[in-house]
Amino acid sequence: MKIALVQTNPVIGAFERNLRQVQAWLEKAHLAGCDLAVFPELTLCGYPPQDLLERSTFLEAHDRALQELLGFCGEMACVVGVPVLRHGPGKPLYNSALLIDGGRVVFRARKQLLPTYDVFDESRYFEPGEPALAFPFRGQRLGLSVCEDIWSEPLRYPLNPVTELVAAGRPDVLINISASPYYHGKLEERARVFRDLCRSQGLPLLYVNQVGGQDSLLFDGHSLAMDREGRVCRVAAGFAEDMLVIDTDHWQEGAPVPPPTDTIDQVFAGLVMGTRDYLHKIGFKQAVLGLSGGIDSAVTAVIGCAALGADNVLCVAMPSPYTSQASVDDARNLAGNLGCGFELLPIHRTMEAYRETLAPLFAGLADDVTEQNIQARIRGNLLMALSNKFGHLLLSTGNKSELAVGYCTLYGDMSGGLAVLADVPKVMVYELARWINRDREVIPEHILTRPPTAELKPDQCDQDDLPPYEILDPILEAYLEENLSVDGIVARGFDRAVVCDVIRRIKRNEYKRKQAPLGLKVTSKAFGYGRRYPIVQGFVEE
Ligand SMILES: Nc1ncnc2c1ncn2[C@@H]1O[C@H](COP(=O)(O)OP(=O)(O)OC[C@H]2O[C@@H]([n+]3cccc(C(=O)O)c3)[C@H](O)[C@@H]2O)[C@@H](O)[C@H]1O
Ligand SMILES: Nc1ncnc2c1ncn2[C@@H]1O[C@H](COP(=O)(O)OP(=O)(O)OP(=O)(O)O)[C@@H](O)[C@H]1O
Ligand SMILES: NC(=O)CC[C@H](N)C(=O)O
Repeated sequence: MKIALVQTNPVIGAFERNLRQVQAWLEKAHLAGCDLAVFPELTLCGYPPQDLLERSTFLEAHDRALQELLGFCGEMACVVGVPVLRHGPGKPLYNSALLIDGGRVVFRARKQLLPTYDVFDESRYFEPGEPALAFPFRGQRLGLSVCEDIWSEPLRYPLNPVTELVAAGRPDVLINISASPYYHGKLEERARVFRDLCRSQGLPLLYVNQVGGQDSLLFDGHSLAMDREGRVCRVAAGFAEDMLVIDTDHWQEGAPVPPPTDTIDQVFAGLVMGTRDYLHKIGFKQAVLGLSGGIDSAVTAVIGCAALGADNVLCVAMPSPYTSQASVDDARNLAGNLGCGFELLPIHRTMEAYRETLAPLFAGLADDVTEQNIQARIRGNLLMALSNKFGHLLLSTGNKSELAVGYCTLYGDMSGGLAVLADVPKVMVYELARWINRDREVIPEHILTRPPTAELKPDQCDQDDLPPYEILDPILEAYLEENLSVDGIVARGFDRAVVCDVIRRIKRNEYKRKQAPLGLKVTSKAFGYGRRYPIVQGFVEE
C-alpha cells in the first residue's frame, strides 16, 4: 500500500482555502498512485483554533467543508483531523482523526491525552476520547492516533494510548496526525520520543505534522516515516508544505536517513516562515523597521528580507545626537547588502521640540531615563507614521533577554505589530548573525564585534545596566524554561546577588510584556500565552 503523508499550511478558519488545498494534495497523491493520504491534526480548520471552537457558526462552516470533502474524495481514501460534536456532560467536542473511504467516514480515533500546558489549552474545548482500536484497511491494520497520544514515555507510563491500542489488537503500522509547534531542540526531542515508541512497541510510525506560522507558533512539518527499529526512513521538508509517499510493502528499503538536526539554521528558517506567514496570512505585503546599526535590528532586517523579499522591506535609520557615524554607516551598508529600501530620518529637531515643550514642567530637573525613552518613543512614533501612511507592518526588534528584564521602552522600541526576535535570547541573536554571514558578509562585521549599546546617552553600553549576556542568558533559561529556584541556579555557578536581581527584574517587568507585540516562539518557554504570570504579585524568591 502507498500512503501519502501531506503536511499542509492552513489558515485558521479559512475553510474554503484550506479545503481547496487539501483537494489539490489529494489529487497529487492520487496521481502518485497512493491508496491513502494522511493530513495533520484539525486539517480543515487549522490548529489551534482556540475559542473559535466555541462558535456554532464556526463548527457549521467546518461541517460544510467536511461534507464537501466527503463528496470530493471518490476512490481516494484519506485521514483528516476534525473537531467532532458530542453530547452529554463534559466538553462539547472530541479532537478526532477520521478515516474517509468511498466518500464516507469508515473509522474514527479520538484524542485521549489533551495537552493543557504551555501553549496548549485543549481541555478547554475537548473531552478525552476512549481507547482506540486498530482498523483494517486494504489488507493492513492501521493504528490511528492524534498528536499528544504518542508522546507518553512508554517506560514511565506503561499504560498509555499506544500500549492500549496495541494490546487491543496489534496494528501493522502506527499513524499519527499532529500539530506540533517547533522550538529549538524540539527536533531531537521528537526523534527521541518516536524512537522509544517504535522500539518499545516494535512498530513503524507514519507521522504527519502541520506546517506554517500561526500567530506566535511555528509549525515545522518534518513529517516522517520511522521503522520498527526507530530509524528514520524518510523525512519531509522543514518549514514548507510537502508530501512524502511511503510504500508500506517495501518499508525498510534504502538506507535510513539522518533525523533532522536542530542547528541554528532551523531557527532562522522558522523565524522567516513565521514572519512571512504572519504578514501574508493577515494581508500585509511590506514591512518597516528601525535600523540602528546594532545587531538586533540587523538580524530582524535580514529575516524580514528573506521572508518578504528585499523590495518589500523599508529600513529607517534615525540618528540622534548620541548616534555614532559608524552606526549610520553600518545601517546603510547592511541595507545596501540586502538591497532593501533605506531612509534617513534624523531626530535631533524632534528631540529639541519635546525638550522645549516639557521645559516649563521639567525646570531644575536633571536629565535621566525620561529623555532616553523620549528618543525611543520618537522613533517608534515615526515608524508607526510610516506604517499608517504606506501600509507597512512595523517589525519590532527587541530580543528575549531585553524583554525579560524590561530593558526596552513601552511605546518606543516596543512599538510594532510583530516582534520577530522576542523569544530569541541575545546570545542566540549573535549565533544567527554569524550563521547569516557564514558565506559572505551580509551583516557588516563591525555590527557583530562592537559592544551592544542602546545609544540613548553618551558612551552608553548595555553592560553598564545589565550582566553580560553570556551570564544573563543562562540565568534566564534556567529560570524561565527550567523553572529552577534561586538555589538551583546558584548551584550552577552564578552569583546569588546577580541571580536575585535578574529574577526581580523579570517579575517587575511583567507589565511590559503584557503590552508587547506578538513574538515568534523558538524556545520551550516563550513570553506570551504559554507563560501566564500575574502582573500584581508578592511572591519573593531569594
Ligand atoms: N507594574 C506596572 N504596571 C503598569 N505600568 C507600569 C508598571 N510599572 C511601571 N509602569 C509604567 O512604565 C513606565 C516605565 O516604563 P518605560 O517608560 O518603558 O521605561 P523604563 O523601563 O523606566 O526605562 C526603559 C529602560 O530600557 C532601556 N532601553 C530603552 C530602549 C532601548 C533599549 C535597548 O537596549 O534596546 C534599552 C533604557 O535604557 C531604560 O533602562 C513607568 O513610568 C510607568 O508609567
Ligand atoms: N539610530 C537609530 N535608527 C533607527 N532605529 C533605531 C536607532 N536607534 C534605535 N533604533 C530602533 O530601536 C531599537 C532598539 O535599539 P537600541 O539600539 O536602543 O537597542 P538594541 O537592543 O541594542 O538594538 P540594536 O541591536 O538593533 O541596536 C533598534 O533595534 C531599532 O529598531
Ligand atoms: N497538538 C498536540 O497535541 C501537541 C502536543 C505535543 N506534545 C507536541 O508539541 O508535539
